[in-house]
Amino acid sequence: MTETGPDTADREGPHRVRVVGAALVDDVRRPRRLLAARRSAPAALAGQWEFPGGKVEPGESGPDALVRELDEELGVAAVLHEELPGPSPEGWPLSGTAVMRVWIATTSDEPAALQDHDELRWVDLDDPAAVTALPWIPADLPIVESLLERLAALRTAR
Ligand SMILES: Nc1nc2c([nH]c(=O)n2[C@H]2C[C@H](O)[C@@H](COP(=O)(O)OP(=O)(O)OP(=O)(O)O)O2)c(=O)[nH]1
Repeated sequence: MTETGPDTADREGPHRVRVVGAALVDDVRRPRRLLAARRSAPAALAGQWEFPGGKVEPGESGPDALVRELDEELGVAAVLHEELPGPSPEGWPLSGTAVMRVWIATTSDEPAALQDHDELRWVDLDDPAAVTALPWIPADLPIVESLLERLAALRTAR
């Protein structure tokens, strides 16, 4: 494949893989805990922590994809609140060719590690250093930092 071939266009053009992730919190008005999920697969990502979610399917909106993924992966009916704005309208760059949009979300159901994860952990937002110290997928770290700031603002806003 040459540099101007279709593979390059797929990487750089509008065909980037669209991923959606949820910052599930216990209470959107006064968030105290955030759900982190540890990946069980593929091998390259196993053991790393992430926001539950996944790829947007063709013809699907980001919010619809996220609600579907949270049902499949965690068995919860989620409510999406505000989006955590990324550096571009497509969201946050991930490694390789993917870009992720992230929404702050809540659920009244109890999440279970049904698919893709081997551990779920409600991390305490009173200890942000412990949250960032988790071995997140490296691309998620700027997202976690921004999220912690936004959640701290929500806690003091009302
Ligand atoms: N869900 C999720 N994926 C992330 C995060 N950070 C990050 O780099 N990724 C990457 C990992 C994967 O390469 C990709 C998401 O793919 P996925 O495997 O979760 O998607 P999916 O559930 O739709 O799975 P599949 O149908 O492709 O098997 O984005 C994150 O915080 N959450």
